Amino acid sequence: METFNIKKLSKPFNIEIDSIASDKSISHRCAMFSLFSNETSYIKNYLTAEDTLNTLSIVEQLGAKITRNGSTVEITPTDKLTEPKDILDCGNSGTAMRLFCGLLASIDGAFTLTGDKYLRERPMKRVADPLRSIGANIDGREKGNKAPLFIRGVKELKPFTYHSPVDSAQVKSAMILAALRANGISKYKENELTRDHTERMLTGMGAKLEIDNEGFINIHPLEGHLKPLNITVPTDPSSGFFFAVAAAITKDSRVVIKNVSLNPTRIEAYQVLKRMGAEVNFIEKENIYEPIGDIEVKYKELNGVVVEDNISWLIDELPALSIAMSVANGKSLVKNAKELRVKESDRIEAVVSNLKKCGVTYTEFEDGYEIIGGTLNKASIDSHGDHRIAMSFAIAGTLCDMEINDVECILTSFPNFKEILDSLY
Ligand SMILES: O=C(O)C1=C[C@@H](OP(=O)(O)O)[C@@H](O)[C@H](O)C1
Ligand SMILES: C=C(OP(=O)(O)O)C(=O)O
Repeated sequence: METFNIKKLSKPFNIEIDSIASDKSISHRCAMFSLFSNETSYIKNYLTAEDTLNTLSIVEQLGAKITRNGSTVEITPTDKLTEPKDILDCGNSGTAMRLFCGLLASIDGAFTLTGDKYLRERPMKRVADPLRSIGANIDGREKGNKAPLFIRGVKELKPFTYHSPVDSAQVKSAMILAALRANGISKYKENELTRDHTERMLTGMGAKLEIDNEGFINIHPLEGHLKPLNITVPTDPSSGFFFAVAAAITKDSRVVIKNVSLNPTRIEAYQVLKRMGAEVNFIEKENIYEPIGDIEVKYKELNGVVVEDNISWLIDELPALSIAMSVANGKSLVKNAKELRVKESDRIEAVVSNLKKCGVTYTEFEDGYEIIGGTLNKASIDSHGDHRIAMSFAIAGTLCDMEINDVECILTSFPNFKEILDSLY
């Protein structure tokens, strides 16, 4: 198990970063959605991290021809997806497993989806149940709730009207992918909008998706193929956020995160940092499926904050925000974030147990935590095998030294994280 020994920063930093990891959500979708075309898709800045490379391998196992040169990827689909000769390994990625369930449910063949020990403990019922109700053939451990999952593709899925009890872009995307091959118009609704890359990208490729006046997304089945993708994947705002927090907690520091997605469903954590008192500026430069530009974050003394709305817009950034909350003036509260318990780790438990080691005062709730701001002390951190926990506490180390154990998980989303962190010194 690899360990990072992070040292306290001895001086402020002022840095523009253009090498932060590419967007993970968009990269997964590029690989998968290219299968809906009959022409080659061209993708620049594909995220070359474990999660998204696994997705690319699965797409290859399904018969697509992949040419990769670093982060430039060309994907040429076959006429008909082929039944793979082996299991499909999603590694650590919930996004891959859940979206592939929807994509494969109506493909002729047998498919086994599995993953690492963390993914095999995450709930899959949320996609398996609604997919089964429209005719999909999906089973797995614990009555079909846990991977390995076994799918036997059916000829036709029924169109559906589904109001999801869980606000999840992965569930929404799985159902949209299934609906593209149903035999009529399907309708999907969520209580609060979750990240909408799937809707934006598929619409851009020519799929017919529209929102009706009751808030249902109406998904029309495909009539033939979609246009191929020609896309440069923007920087991942969730990966950039670690350095936003670093700047916000380090006196006199500034960071600019370049060419990042400014999709409103992805930048809510930056808005929270702004509400806490940091100076945050969004500079929109272009719009390719979604707004893209730079985010500048400058240190200012931080104050406590309540985070209880738009939770799905900042769910992945809550561990990093907990570091900012720990050094802010006064109390901070995170509520309505029960979903944190079913991520790569139980992120509520992982955050508070590590904050406890750092001497931070907190109260744990089923759906969040309260943190009393003060100082962070050096500790030996357990990443729980979760990339976001490892990187969040590595950022805390810039204030007080920190030992972070079991850091290999960082490779799932942000392979050059440590290199960029080292460049702040
Ligand atoms: O669709 C996606 O790309 C993602 C959706 C979110 O998960 P949920 O759908 O479980 O909320 C998020 O936490 C995950 O990192 C990526
Ligand atoms: C939750 C995450 O990803 P996934 O659900 O795809 O494993 C994440 O990257 O924080």
